[in-house]
Amino acid sequence: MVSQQTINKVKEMINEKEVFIASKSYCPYCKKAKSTLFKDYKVPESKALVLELDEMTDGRDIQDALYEITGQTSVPNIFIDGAQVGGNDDLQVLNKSGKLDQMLQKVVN
Ligand SMILES: N[C@@H](CCC(=O)N[C@@H](CS)C(=O)NCC(=O)O)C(=O)O
Repeated sequence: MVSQQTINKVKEMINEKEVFIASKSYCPYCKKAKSTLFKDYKVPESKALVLELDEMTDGRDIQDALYEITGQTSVPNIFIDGAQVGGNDDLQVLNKSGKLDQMLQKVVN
């Protein structure tokens, strides 16, 4: 069971920058999501916090906290302006509909 302290820490990290991504370095869905945000939309790296959970000693705790916060177990777990977008599937739906462009306007300009 993940501690309330960890949940609070993860909530703070989610709100730290405009974009938050809980990722795993080997995950193809994470790679696609990062490519969409950083290559296609050119989100500045300074405006994003990306955690590669598989490379962090407390990665498991962070993933458990994200489950408590969002109900989502998988990575990527993506947030824009503190609001959960979901996984890569959800990101690509927003991308195709043009909504992602709107959501990222103030982040990239
Ligand atoms: N439909 C999801 C698929 C994500 C997914 O399957 N991610 C894998 C890693 S590649 C995962 O989270 N596996 C469980 C885990 O790593 O704990 C998406 O588009 O984001």
